[in-house]
Amino acid sequence: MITAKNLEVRAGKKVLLSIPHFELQEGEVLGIMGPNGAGKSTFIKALALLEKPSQGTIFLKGKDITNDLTLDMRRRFAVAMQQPLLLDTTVFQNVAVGLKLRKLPRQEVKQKVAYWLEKFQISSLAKKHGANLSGGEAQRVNLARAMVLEPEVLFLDEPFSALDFPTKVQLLKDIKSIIQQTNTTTVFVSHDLMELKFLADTLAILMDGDLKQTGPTEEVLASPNSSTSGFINDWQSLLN
Ligand SMILES: Nc1ncnc2c1ncn2[C@@H]1O[C@H](COP(=O)(O)OP(=O)(O)OP(=O)(O)O)[C@@H](O)[C@H]1O
Repeated sequence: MITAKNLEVRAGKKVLLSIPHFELQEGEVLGIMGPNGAGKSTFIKALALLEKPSQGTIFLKGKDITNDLTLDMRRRFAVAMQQPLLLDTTVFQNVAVGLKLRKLPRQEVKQKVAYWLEKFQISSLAKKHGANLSGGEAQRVNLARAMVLEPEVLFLDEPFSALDFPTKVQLLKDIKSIIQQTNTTTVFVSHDLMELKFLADTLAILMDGDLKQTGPTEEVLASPNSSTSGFINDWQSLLN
């Protein structure tokens, strides 16, 4: 689905990201884990075309999209961050806004929004104001707003990290089932190995701006390499 070659992102002289090769398969759910400041958010922003790389090429289904900053291209991706940043309006309007910008007929907007509110079990909140939601409700609205656009790739940057445990567990189960049902290719950044084990088919360990190990989640966790073993074993020691 996405291939990146010699991807480099700099801020001035500082290299934030330097990834020689990256591939994401269609339908894959990739988890990205790594220490603070490793470049995870920078990587997601570069792949989602929200941050222009200083070097390298990004391909979507074989087509070079590195410099394609058109709305049409950006609309093929959806990004949900840790902080939902909802608009100052109702839940319904928050989920509808992207469809309205795409000038979909009113009836279609209504149907699609109703469908996704139902999927995320927030239909009863439709008329509630975005500012009056709990953290878990707001994140459900955020995810519904992303999924209503039927993205080809969904990027999730720590969407569950601010939620309490029961809220997180329920939302993880719901998003997993939605991703599976829709076969949505997903890149998911998290600091939480439990979340990653539950959601991600494949795991990439990003450290110092580079992918140090990538593979099926259970394999990476069972056989960390010399670069990742310290980081992974620290995590495993807490869970075992
Ligand atoms: N615009 C910028 N200018 C300069 N440095 C930046 C910029 N954006 C990010 N950085 C630096 O780049 C590095 C990677 O940041 P990034 O936010 O991608 O890391 P991260 O792995 O997502 O971190 P965290 O786990 O803390 O969210 C950090 O050292 C950060 O301070």
